[in-house]
Amino acid sequence: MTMMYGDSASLSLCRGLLLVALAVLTTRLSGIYRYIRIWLAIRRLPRPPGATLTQGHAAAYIPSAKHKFEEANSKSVGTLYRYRNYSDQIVVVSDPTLENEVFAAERDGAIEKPDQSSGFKEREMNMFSEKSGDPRWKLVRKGTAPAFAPQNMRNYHHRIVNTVDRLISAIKQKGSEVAVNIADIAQRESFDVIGKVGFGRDFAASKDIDNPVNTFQQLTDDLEESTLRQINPWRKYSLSKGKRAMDKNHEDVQRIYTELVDDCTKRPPSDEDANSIAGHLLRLRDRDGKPLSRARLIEEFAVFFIAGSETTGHTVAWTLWFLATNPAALAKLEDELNSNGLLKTVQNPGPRPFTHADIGKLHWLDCCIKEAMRLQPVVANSLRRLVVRPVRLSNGFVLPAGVHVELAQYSVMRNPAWGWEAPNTFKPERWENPEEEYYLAKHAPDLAGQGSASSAAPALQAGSKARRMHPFGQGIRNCVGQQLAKINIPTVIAMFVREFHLTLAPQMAGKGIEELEVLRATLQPKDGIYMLCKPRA
Ligand code: HEM
Repeated sequence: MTMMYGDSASLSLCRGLLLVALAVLTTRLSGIYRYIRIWLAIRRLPRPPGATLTQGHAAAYIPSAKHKFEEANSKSVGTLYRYRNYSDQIVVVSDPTLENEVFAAERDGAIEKPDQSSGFKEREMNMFSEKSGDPRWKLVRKGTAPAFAPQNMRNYHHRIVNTVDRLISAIKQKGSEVAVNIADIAQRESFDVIGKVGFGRDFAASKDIDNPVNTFQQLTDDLEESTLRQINPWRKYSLSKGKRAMDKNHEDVQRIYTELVDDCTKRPPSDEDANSIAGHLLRLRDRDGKPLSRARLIEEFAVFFIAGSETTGHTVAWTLWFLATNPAALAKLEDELNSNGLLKTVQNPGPRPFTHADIGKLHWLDCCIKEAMRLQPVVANSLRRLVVRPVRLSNGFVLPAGVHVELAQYSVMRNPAWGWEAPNTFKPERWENPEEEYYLAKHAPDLAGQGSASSAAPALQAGSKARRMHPFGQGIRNCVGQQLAKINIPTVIAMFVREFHLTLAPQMAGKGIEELEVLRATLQPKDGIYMLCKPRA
């Protein structure tokens, strides 16, 4: 009897193990089948050298300079090429016409956001990570867009001015002989602006500019760690001290967001803040009348905070660096401010306050910011997408379902193939011509010999225009917060230049942009940008 029980128990165990083994095998086989199917479809595309069996091309580039790897490939390998990151097969698109078609296919649902793990414990999705087909993405996108409406931006503009004024006072207190890290200053400003304009809260990062313990630094480190884990999926298992510190930082960051959400829920935004990002997020209701869950709110708060501050702050820093290293452009900006009564001079020691209406008047400033965003787009990491239905491009190539696509905007905005004159030179005057935004498509659609299984991306005809300048992305997933960035960036720069003679500090002498930059979650200054800020009058 005992033997019989033993036999049947072993038999059940064997059956169980067999079933598990079969399940694992089936998953593996379907993964292998998908890998081969995609490889067969894209194998004719050129690819860069340097791949290894296990890591693919992840071994061939430094993550902190990946934009340069892509830029070099787009010139030497092709403007449509493939590469492999571990087991991900990726097609890189750096032709504005084809990019345009991919964005159009995204609108039609053939291209989606990929599943991107944060690299930390799995958590809720947010507006940035959610698929466009998901009703919650539509709910949040549509529901928060009014927070960035022009009228609303006008109403909140004085909060930006107040933040910059506070920062200027803090810089003046340091004295004109002390080198100021304007990259750090700019981050503090944009962080406080998101706090004040988006959530009705003042984190006062721009008040105590010497305080090294900054909430924004913790958020930035957390984002960077998440990016590193997306590139290297094994990193989350590391036992290194640095990685453990980042796990701890992540817990702290989650606590900060959780406290902010709970605080905003307990003390709902005042009437004045009803149209803030938080105001809109808290009022959202789905079709069943349900509000966003607490976990979802935490994710949404986090994405707005980080997407809004990182990007804007680094754009300000790069623009100021370009101005300080291009005296003629800076002098022209000073003239523009002066002719609008906005520059502090001996003759005009108390210029009128900077207002929202001034933004539209400062055309040269706009050209300088655009040019800085072309050369140093903070979102320099290619935009990643997943093809869910085959997409036929107008050059005849079919993107197969399952392949990842990367839209390499850094490469597009610097490649002479797309008609940029002196693409690596800071030339704000190019933006005097509004047509500079576009590339005139040369090739007509060539659909010959393509299978009927694919759906054609709405193709551009030869002679039609494709956007080649898109630092805020394109299509349905473009930057929802760009209007805030477009009023914040010119306000900080105009107010700084009106107040200070800005010159590079001696320790910056001779350093070129490639020495200064690092690609983390965004393209940012590596060790700061130091300037001497001498009050004008
Ligand atoms: C210089 C400033 C900024 C730049 C260059 C920038 C750039 C971008 C880009 C390129 C995308 C598209 C990413 C993709 O297609 O995968 C994006 C999306 C997004 N941005 Fe910005 N951004 C800036 C400022 C802001 C601000 C101020 C906010 C909010 C306060 C914001 C919030 C977002 C959000 C929530 C998304 C996701 C939109 C969606 O997927 O529907 N950004 N941004």
